[in-house]
Amino acid sequence: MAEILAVEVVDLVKAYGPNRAVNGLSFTVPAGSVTALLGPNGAGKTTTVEICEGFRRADAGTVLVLGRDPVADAAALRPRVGVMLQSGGMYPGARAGEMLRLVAAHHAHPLDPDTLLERVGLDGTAARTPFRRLSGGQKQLLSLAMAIVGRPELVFLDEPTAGLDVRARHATWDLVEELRAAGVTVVLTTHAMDEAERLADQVVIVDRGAVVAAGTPAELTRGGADGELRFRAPSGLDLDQLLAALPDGSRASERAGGHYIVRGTVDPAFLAAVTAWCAGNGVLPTDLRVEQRSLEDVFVDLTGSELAP
Ligand SMILES: Nc1ncnc2c1ncn2[C@@H]1O[C@H](COP(=O)(O)OP(=O)(O)OP(=O)(O)O)[C@@H](O)[C@H]1O
Repeated sequence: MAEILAVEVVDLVKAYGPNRAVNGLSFTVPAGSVTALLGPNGAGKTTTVEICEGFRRADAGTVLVLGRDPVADAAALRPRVGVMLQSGGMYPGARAGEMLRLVAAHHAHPLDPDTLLERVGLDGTAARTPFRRLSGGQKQLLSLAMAIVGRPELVFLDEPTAGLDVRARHATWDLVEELRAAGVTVVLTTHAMDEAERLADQVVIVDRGAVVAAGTPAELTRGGADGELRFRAPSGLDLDQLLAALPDGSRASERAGGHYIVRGTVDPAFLAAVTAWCAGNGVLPTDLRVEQRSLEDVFVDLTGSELAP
């Protein structure tokens, strides 16, 4: 059976003057999944999401959200799609609780606003605080609550945890996991590797306006000469001889004090070959550790940039 797509973006282009912020970007989001758009600052993530939300028009390419055009079919999509903005869309003088109740009142079967406020830690005083006086983190949590109070089928979350403290971050992650468990499709943007790794079924790495890789976190970190094995042993092992016992493309080095690093496609056979070579040479490796490539390593390889903190 064909996979049902909640979002389909094909060859999307959006330029601001001479700057092609989005430059031929394509990805799909299966219904019911959590997809993370991951990329360095200025990669085009927000622009892409805002086009999907119907807030900006594409210069070229096609975007389908729940099978519809986000601009032409905006009215039909509004009750079905939740949107968490990086900023804006609020009445500065309105209280947090009032804002959420107002949004809930526009939906046919909303979640209970008071319960939701409690879930995101905005009950009590915070609920009675005018929006402009909320802290940055509280504003974000309110914006998240407003995005999901209408029980949408699809939610766009633009950097939902940027600037949040650990507790609020975990509360947000729990909510996203609950949304997924309820069958809601979630598209989020993030710089945070651990967030993408923990939440996303699919990670789309975006750089300079285009997709440079996409897949599950496991698919992205698999493959290639991409792991390392570390151990300690007496100094002066014959590493050329060790490499001769390993697949082509493997590398080995010794750091001060008999710390060895062997890089290659680290699979069970690779580990067995290293330990067999050690056994054959009367070497007992200690502190033997296998380190697989992290999503962060993949990201740095592909984009040449470190992630923003
Ligand atoms: N309204 C605008 N006018 C002009 N340039 C813009 C506008 N909005 C975004 N840009 C530019 O488009 C590029 C992509 O920006 P965008 O906000 O989509 O990136 P991003 O990946 O979301 O970045 P970040 O992670 O920093 O939020 C940047 O170079 C940005 O300066």
